[in-house]
Amino acid sequence: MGDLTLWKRYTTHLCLCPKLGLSLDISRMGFPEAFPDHMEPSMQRAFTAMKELEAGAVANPDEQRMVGHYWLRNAALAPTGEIRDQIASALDQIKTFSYNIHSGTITSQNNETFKNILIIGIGGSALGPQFVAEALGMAGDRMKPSFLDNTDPDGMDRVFAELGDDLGRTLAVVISKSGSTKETRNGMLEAQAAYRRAGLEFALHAVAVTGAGSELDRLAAAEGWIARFPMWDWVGGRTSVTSAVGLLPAALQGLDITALLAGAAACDAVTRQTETRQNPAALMALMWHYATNGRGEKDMVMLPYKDRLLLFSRYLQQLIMESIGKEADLEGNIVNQGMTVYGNKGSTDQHAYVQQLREGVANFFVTFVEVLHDREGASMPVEEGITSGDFLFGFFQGTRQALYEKGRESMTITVERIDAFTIGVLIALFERAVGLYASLINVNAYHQPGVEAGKKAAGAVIALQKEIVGLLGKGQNPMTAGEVAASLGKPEAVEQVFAILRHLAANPDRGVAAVCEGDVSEWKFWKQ
Ligand SMILES: O=P(O)(O)OC[C@H]1O[C@](O)(CO)[C@@H](O)[C@@H]1O
Repeated sequence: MGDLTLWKRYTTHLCLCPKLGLSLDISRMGFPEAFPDHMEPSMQRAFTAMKELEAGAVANPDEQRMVGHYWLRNAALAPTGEIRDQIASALDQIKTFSYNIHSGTITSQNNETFKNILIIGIGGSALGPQFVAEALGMAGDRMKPSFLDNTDPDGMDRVFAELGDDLGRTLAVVISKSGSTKETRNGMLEAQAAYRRAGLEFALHAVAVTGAGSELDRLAAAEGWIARFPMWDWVGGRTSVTSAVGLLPAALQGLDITALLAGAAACDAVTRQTETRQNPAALMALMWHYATNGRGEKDMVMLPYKDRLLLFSRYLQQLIMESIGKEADLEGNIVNQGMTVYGNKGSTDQHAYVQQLREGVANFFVTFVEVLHDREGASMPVEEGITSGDFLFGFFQGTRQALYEKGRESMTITVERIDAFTIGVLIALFERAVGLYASLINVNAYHQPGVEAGKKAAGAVIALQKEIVGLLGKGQNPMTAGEVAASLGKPEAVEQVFAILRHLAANPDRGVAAVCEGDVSEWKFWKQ
C-alpha cells in the first residue's frame, strides 16, 4: 500500500478518544474493509452480553458468580444497595487507613512511622499492584513497595535482605482473595519468621486483603492484625486492581487512586458505547479476532515505548491468558482457545527479539503503546535539536514501519502521558477488550479451571515427599529411587520419587544424603 493510501487508511480507522487522552490506530492491521461489517452482529451480541454483565447477570456460570469489576469505579452501577455500600465503605477504609499510616496515627510496634510496604500475594493479587507501583512510582513516594510474589526461598531472602533493619518500619500487606493460596501463605509464614527474628510481632505490622471468612481472614482476626480489607466473590483476581487489592498498596505508596479510578471510569464510559468504530476496546477485540482467526493462531507482542510500562505485558499476560485460554466454550465444546501475550518495552526489545519479528516466523501481531509526553521538564539535546525522547519516538516509528514493510501487523495505542488517570484508562481498556473478545469466541472469561490441576498435582508431590521422608527416617539403608518407590507401594511413581530425593539431597538442611554414581536409577539416598 502506498504512503498516501496508508494515510487514508490511518485517518479512516483512527479511533480518537479525547476524554481519555488516548487514540487507537488499527491501520497497520491487514483486515479487509468488509471485516468490521461482517463481525458487527457478533460484536453487537458481545455488547449485549457486556450490558447484562454490568447489570449483575451471572456472567461466570461455572462459579455462579456476578462479575463486578466495572462497579468498583462507578458504584452507582452496582445491582444492589448492599454492593454499592460495600464498595464505598472499602474505599473510605483505604483512604482513611492510608492517611493514618502516613500521618503516624497508626505506627509500628516500636512507635515509628511506617515507611515501607511489603506486599505478599501472587497472580491477580500481585501483578496489578506491581504494574501500578512500577508505572507510577517516584523517588519521593510516601512509602516504598516491595513484593513477595512466589514461594522461592532465595527470592524472599533477597527481599528481606533489602529491607534489612527497616523491617520494623515495614507494613506487610497480605493479599489473597481466596485466603488459601499456598505461595502467599508461605510468603506470610516466612515474613512472620523474619519479623520474629528481628524481635518484632508480625500482627502489629500486618494487614490482610481477603474474602470475609477465608483462612487468611480468620487468621488475621485471631491474631489481631492491624486491619482487614475486603475482597468479594464478584471480583476476579485478575480484574481486582481497582479493588482494595490494587488500591490499598497504591494509596499507601502515595499514588493518586482517585485519578486511577477516574481514568478507569472514563474508559468504561467510552468503551461501554455500542458504536464499534468509536469504541477502542471493541476495536481491539475485533483486531484480536481478525489477527488470530478467533482461535489464538497468533501471539500478541506488547511493545510499550516507555520504561514505566515494563510490567504491562506481564500484567496483561494473566488478564488475557487466564481469561481467554480455555479448553471448552460456553456450550462445553472443546475449543482450546487462547492468545499468547509477551513483550517488555521498546526500544530495548529492538536489541533482543525484534530481529525475529521482522524476519523470522510471522506468528504474531504487535500492540505498540506510544506515550507522547517524554518527561517532566526540558530535555537536553543528544544531537543537534534532537532529544532522547525524539529517539525513542523514532525507534517506535521505525520499528512499526520496518515490520509493516515485511507484512507484520501492528496496532498502536497512543496516550498523552503516564499518570494515574492514564493507567486507570489502560487497565479498563484491556479489561473491556478481554470481556468483549471472550463473547466473540464464546468462552467464559471469568473462571480458571485449568489452574486447579497444577495446584492439586503440587499437593500430591508434597504429600509424597512427606511419605518419603517418613520412610527414610526409619533408619533405612541407602536406597535407590526405585527401592523407595517400591517400599511406599508406588513403583509407578519412581520418577517423581527420584526428583523429590534429588531436591532434598541438594539442600543440606533437609538431612538427606546421596551418592550420585552411575545411572540415576542407581543413585542411593539415605537420611543422615
Ligand atoms: O488471590 P488468591 O486467591 O490468592 O489467588 C491468586 C491467583 O491464583 C489464581 O486463582 C490462579 O492462578 C489466580 O486467578 C489468582 O489471581
